[in-house]
Amino acid sequence: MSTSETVIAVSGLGKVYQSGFQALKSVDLQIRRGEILALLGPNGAGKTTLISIICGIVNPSSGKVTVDGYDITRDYRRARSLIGLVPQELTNNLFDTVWATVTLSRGLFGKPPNRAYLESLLRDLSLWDKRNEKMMALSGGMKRRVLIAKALAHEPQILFLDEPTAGVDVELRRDMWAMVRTLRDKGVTIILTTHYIEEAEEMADRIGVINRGELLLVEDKAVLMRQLGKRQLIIQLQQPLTALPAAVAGKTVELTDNGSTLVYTFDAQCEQTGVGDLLRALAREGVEFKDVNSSQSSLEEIFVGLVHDSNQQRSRA
Ligand SMILES: Nc1ncnc2c1ncn2[C@@H]1O[C@H](COP(=O)(O)OP(=O)(O)OP(=O)(O)O)[C@@H](O)[C@H]1O
Repeated sequence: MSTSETVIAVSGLGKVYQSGFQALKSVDLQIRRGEILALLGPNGAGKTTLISIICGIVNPSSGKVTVDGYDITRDYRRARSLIGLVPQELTNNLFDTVWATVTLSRGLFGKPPNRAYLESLLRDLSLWDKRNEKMMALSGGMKRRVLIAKALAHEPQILFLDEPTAGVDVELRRDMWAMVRTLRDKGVTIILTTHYIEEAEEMADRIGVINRGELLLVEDKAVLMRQLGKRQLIIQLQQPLTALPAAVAGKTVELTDNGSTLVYTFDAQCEQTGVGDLLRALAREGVEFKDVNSSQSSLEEIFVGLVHDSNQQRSRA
């Protein structure tokens, strides 16, 4: 399967809510078939608005979205039938049983009944034993599992997960990620929003960062980390220093740990990292090392840096 084929095309998408609040500003985004795309952003960035528009729950104010070629406004039914959405909030009828909830959901999308498929779905989500329980009798975690089953009941090609692991326990979180991987292996395209950067780092093929209604970037996870990641050289000293040695003045070196560690931050992309020069300069000054390690900045640091920069640019404008 080609991973570069676009399955969802978003162009110039804008949203102004009735209150006059502009939640999205001309977003362009191409989602590739079969990928896991993580949308990261702080609270109120516009992540839910973006996915709600693609899923046909919120009307766009401007721009265009197609899902597998179908326009989400003109060909609403066809576009929507390709999508499963696991929303942030519980939306089930509490008086229905688990089984009724999933069969109804499948039927709503015009799919013929398929007991075997729904049974395997409920088994995968550890819900089979609960199939005859009413929704109101389930724990919060179980209700979440039902939301996932409901989203998958019509065998969608694309699955949206809106903050799927916010407030869920470790077990459900693990199950959820296992399920996401299995679905990806079956060719399902997965878009998830999250505040948990570690999750994006672990799961996603590509990462989009949204801030204040703008998509700041979409990039392959590995490329993002390589391009924006700073590396650090951590030098533990034999003897603590009271001040930075003159030979390293003007370099991006800091003295930490009560003077017992020097940290040199450099651009991992650069051909000339300056590591050799730095170590030679220190040696010339008679500074002895106990240990030297290097580390790569985490996605979290990259993300915080990006959002910080974009907020600063805005306040200057
Ligand atoms: N129906 C609405 N009417 C007016 N403003 C809204 C409406 N829904 C969302 N907003 C505003 O739009 C902005 C984006 O909200 P959205 O829910 O898309 O953000 P988010 O990135 O998903 O945030 P979170 O991570 O907190 O879920 C917020 O400032 C929110 O208050």
